[in-house]
Amino acid sequence: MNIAYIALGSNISPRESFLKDAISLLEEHEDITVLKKSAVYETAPVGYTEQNDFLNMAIQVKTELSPSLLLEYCQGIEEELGRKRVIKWGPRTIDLDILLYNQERMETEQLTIPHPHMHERAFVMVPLADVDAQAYLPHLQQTAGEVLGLLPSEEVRSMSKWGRIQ
Ligand SMILES: Nc1ncnc2c1ncn2[C@@H]1O[C@H](COP(=O)(O)OP(=O)(O)OP(=O)(O)O)[C@@H](O)[C@H]1O
Ligand SMILES: Nc1nc2c(c(=O)[nH]1)N=C(CO)CN2
Repeated sequence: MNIAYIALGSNISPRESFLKDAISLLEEHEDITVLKKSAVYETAPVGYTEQNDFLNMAIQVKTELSPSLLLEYCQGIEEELGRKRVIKWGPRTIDLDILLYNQERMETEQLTIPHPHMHERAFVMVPLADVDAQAYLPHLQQTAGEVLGLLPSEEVRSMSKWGRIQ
């Protein structure tokens, strides 16, 4: 049994449905169980800023899939939900990023775990700490709660709680 954390983001309408549908598709896989879901947050776009606000959340899953099979399944969901890669960091129906997989560290051409940018992004760290403040980032030797505490407070305060997905 493996524990992984996945970040979800959407900024193309209907954002909430894309999050819901992605979670349903994850739950459909017999080797994935969604254990916990964070609240959903509305967040200003980071990076490429000329785009709509995102809904972001994070989930904790239990899985029998390897990291690469989990990534493949997540990419299949992105495809099924109509994600088009047009602009780097641009608008998307759904984005699924694997943040953590057990305490493992790996780097291949397709997959870096822990996710290389996670600790810099309030839109990732706030939902992750909500799901599990004790989640451990092995590359930083800190918990999600500790890493969140190091992010600029204006950025963290700008995240507004939008609701929950049942
Ligand atoms: N931990 C990871 N989770 C998801 N994808 C990853 C991860 N590590 C590497 N990748 C690779 O990143 C590639 C680009 O992913 P994607 O298009 O979702 O990037 P992005 O969401 O626009 O940017 P970012 O990676 O900065 O969040 C994917 O094809 C995948 O192979
Ligand atoms: N607020 C917010 N900004 C982003 C997001 C995201 O999910 N939320 N994803 C990006 C590329 O992964 C780039 N910028």
